[in-house]
Amino acid sequence: MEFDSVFLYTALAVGVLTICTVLKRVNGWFYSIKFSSKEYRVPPGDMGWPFIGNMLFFFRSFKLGGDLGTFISYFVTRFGAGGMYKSFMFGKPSVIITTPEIVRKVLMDDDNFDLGFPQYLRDLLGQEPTGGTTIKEDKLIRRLTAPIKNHISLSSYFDCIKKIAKSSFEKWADMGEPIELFAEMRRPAFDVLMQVLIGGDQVAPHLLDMVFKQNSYRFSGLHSLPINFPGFAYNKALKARKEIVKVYEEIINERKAMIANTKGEPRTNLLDTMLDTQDDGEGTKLRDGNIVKTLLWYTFGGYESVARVATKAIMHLERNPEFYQKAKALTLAHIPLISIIFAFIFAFRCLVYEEQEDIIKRRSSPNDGLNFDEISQMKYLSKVINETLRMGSTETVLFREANTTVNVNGYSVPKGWKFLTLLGKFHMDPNVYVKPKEFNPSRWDDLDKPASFLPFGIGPKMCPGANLVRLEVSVFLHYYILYYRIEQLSPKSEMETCVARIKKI
Ligand code: HEM
Repeated sequence: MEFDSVFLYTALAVGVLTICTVLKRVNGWFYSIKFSSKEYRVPPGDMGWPFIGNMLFFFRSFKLGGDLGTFISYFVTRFGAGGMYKSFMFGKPSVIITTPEIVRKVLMDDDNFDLGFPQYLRDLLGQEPTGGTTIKEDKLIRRLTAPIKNHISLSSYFDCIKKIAKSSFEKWADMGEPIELFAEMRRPAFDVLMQVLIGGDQVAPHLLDMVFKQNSYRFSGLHSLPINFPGFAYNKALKARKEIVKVYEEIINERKAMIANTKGEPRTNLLDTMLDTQDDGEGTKLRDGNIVKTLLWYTFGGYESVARVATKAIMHLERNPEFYQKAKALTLAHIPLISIIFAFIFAFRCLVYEEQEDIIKRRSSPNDGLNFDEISQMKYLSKVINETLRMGSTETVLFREANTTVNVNGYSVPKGWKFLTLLGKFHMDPNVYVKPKEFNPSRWDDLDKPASFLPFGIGPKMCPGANLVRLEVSVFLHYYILYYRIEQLSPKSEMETCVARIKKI
């Protein structure tokens, strides 16, 4: 009897193991047979389980290290350091790319690769107009929204950013109550975006409030399972997107009348610029649906990310107290010997505060406020921002999809396969960033734009808001560093859930 049960359990275990082993390989066999023709040569790798591929492993790796280190090193250790690994991710056969040279090649190639977001994400991000977007329309949109990248346009938004940053800190300090820093920071970042995107000051406040509220459901949907069924966050997010579309359509209709009456006048926001040139005179007409789609994309990418970087930069500075607390004591102490010793020990830490003080000292009148040219003098602050971007984008995945059979690095990858770039692989590389998990802005003294530092991507689809982000975050940090401090209620909480009191100093 005893022998029977041992036999039974052993047989069961062997059976389960065999089924698992077969199942684990079945996806790989399926795709090997499907793409066995000589036309293709896919890189080595592991296609994971049927249907879910490597997604469980991918999410587990997120939980473990937050930088996908385990996930990537599995492929590199098992399949060599070639830099391209086949996998099955987000419901599609995919290639994970891990060397900067290959990533750059793929991201710069707009002819052979489309944006490869999974469909459930694409539905959240935008809404394709009937008939889709033609290549010409896409190019026209990029041309019309390009001003957001340039110096002159950015300078025209500067006063608005300053006003919003100053009044936000004043409001939070006056409240005296603890606030959820990241959640609060989202509103001023949203207000800046609205000004740039649609001329927020010309829009009824209740419409802006509506977009802000509905968009927060859109973000919740991003972090939930894509189940489009009433009661689920994803379903609510899709409904929220529809509500935002209605608001934008209303604003577009109102604005069209204004545009018609002010032909030839300079346009100061992206919506007016797009409406002004709906017909480029060379055969390309930008339909309203495409303008709405563009607004939806910008609304998704253009403020929550900024608020996150501003919050994290503040938290990094606070959690490295020697960073500028001592710097402040140092500048106030004015004791030469101590200053010399401290300056030696805390040289890089002093820089962030001193730099801001120096900027004020150089002003011709003490009543002068921050001006646009001073931003380019904030060299150390820009390293703080780089370091925050580096540490904050470790979870970012850039998606592309081959729109034809593509030849990359000696491989021939079939049309429809996704190409995934995991920024964590680059931004946490100890060969480039010594002790990568440490916040150390001074590392940027010796780093001259590493080829693998891509927080905003690269190529034609690179983030158009990159310069705006740097400007906006610099203005916020300028006011914070000089005039405010935070008192954290639970100093060990996650940065994004930190509750703190803002104090004026
Ligand atoms: C810290 C803040 C931000 C980060 C880290 C960030 C990062 C990125 C990244 C990595 C991409 C994808 C590039 C690719 O797929 O190759 C992207 C795309 C995009 N971003 Fe940002 N972004 C930020 C802020 C902004 C802001 C402020 C705006 C708008 C004002 C913006 C608008 C967009 C748009 C419209 C796209 C899509 C571009 C396209 O497909 O052509 N982003 N961003």
